[in-house]
Amino acid sequence: MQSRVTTPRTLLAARRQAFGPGMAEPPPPILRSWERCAALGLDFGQRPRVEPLGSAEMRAAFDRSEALRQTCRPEIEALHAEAQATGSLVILTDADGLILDTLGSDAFAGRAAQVALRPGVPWSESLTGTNAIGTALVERRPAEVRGAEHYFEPHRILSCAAMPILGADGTVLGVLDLTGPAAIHQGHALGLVGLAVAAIEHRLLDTVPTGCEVLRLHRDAGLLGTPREGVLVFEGRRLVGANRHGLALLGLSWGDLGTEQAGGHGGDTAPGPLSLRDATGAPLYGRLQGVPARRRSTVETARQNPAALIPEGPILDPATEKLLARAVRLIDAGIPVVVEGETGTGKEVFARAAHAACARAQKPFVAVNCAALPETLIEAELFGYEPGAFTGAARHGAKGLLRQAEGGLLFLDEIGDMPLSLQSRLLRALQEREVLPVGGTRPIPVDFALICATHRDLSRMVEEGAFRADLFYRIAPYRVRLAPLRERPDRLALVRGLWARSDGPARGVSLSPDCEAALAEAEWPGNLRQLAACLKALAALAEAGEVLGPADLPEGVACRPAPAPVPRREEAGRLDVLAQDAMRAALAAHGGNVSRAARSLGISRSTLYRRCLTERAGV
Ligand SMILES: Nc1ncnc2c1ncn2[C@@H]1O[C@H](COP(=O)(O)OP(=O)(O)OP(=O)(O)O)[C@@H](O)[C@H]1O
Repeated sequence: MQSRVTTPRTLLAARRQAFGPGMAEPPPPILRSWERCAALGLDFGQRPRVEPLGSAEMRAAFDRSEALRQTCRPEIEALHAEAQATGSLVILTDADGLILDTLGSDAFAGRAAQVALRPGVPWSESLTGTNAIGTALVERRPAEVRGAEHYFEPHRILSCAAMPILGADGTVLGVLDLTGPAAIHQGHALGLVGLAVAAIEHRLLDTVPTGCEVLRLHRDAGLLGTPREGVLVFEGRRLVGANRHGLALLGLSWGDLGTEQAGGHGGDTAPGPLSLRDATGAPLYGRLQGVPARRRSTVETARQNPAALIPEGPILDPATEKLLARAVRLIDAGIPVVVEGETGTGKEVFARAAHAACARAQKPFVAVNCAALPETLIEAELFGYEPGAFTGAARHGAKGLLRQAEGGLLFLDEIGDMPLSLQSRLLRALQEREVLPVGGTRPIPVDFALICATHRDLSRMVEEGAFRADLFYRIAPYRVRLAPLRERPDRLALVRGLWARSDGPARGVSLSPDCEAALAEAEWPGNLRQLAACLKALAALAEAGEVLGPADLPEGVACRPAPAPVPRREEAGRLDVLAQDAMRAALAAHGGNVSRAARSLGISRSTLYRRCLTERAGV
């Protein structure tokens, strides 16, 4: 083939001739791509020679990519609305750029098909020239290719934004792309695709191989648990998986996978538990998840291990034990239970304990987080769907979570977040004890016990019309309230109990009594989850045999001022001893942070140093 391209300059000149001299010089990634295409001898004036796959090959490619398609479905559905509004298409390809699915504007799909932008056609750079999908694959990074930046002339009608989807080991699994007409400026396309890919990659790290631990990190504690958190997977001390945010936060690259990293997070920054710092030295918040990592955001079936969250069983005070025993009797009698409490108070742990103790213990425990399912998908996820019920549906249909819980216990977490439109369907399913899959005509009988959980005040929601009264009365004949940590009188016992379950004791690491007290007194807005995660991290980051004191506690743990210790009898009344005790207590309560302790006492840092720290150092 005679190439009409020798260098990117030739192509730019040709494009300027066609589109006017005002055409700006393309950004470096496009020039690099043009260079590669030219080196391959592709002729930019011709139609690219791409052959769509035959139906058997296509079926095989679909089967190979079924897991990827399922994983990406929620984000593709969510982008679908955007694609329709902007007259564009959401495109998923496999790791070779073969288009698997397109979803979006029918009108644009027709135009796109004229340039072979449709399922079954490979859009790799070597075949199809510069284009966002192929170029993102070659560069392993997000790519945007607009209009005349495409290598082949016919593609100039397109404006594309694409990002590779990376697995936990850094391998490319596929590409997500948003493509629209070049004439319409798709300003947010790459941003939207980036958010969707971050969510997909984050979800891929929900399921962690047995024997691994997961460290979740962010500079902002409030963003832990979101797709923007950094995730690092360790097998012992070896880093075996990550997402891009996790690597970026610690200044690592995919090449660091397989190397030992523990103790090296953030380089050799200040030692001490949770003194995690990012590559720039900024402090990081983190939480360490045990083995296997828990899948919080969507659905979890714990058929083999009903007590998966707490392998040793939950720590329950006598009052909660009684509540649990009552809940089990109700469940065995076919009566639903609602568990209320702030985040992290152990609602799911309670539900799992109830399942483990009830007559259905050998049958599935299916947990559904109603708040984490996109509204567009929740109906199909819960009730299942028939084959071909909607665009993007799995070929064989889906059973739905209600039916997956058959014989066992369905745990509907964050039931207060269930859209009103679905509440009536759920009520019907509970009353009739049968479900009608989306697109189906024949109801299917179901049998499961039900526990719902919420951090909201359901009765107030009913008064305000935000929750259906009839569903409320159906699901909440018995309500259990789990107290937040700050209200629990057994905080110290909880600290000890949770510490005993960490790796600390096995490695000879212990907590000093002051440290235990500071932990019990600290504020834990994330309740037991936050306390348990903090203890695990303390244990993981301490040296073997270390005794941890209040100064080893993370800065992020905001402490309530600990009550000043009662002065010894012979010293009572001596004002300076009382003052020193108060200073020590404040220091302990603020994890050794002098500025904060001084501020809480209303004295200067220098006074605190002089009166307390110099004495501590033996000066
Ligand atoms: N009784 C308990 N014993 C030991 N650990 C507990 C207990 N309750 C909670 N935890 C710890 O707290 C974590 C969070 O518990 P759980 O997921 O049940 O909270 P939740 O109230 O359902 O939270 P959310 O409202 O955010 O879903 C558990 O993974 C466990 O580490």
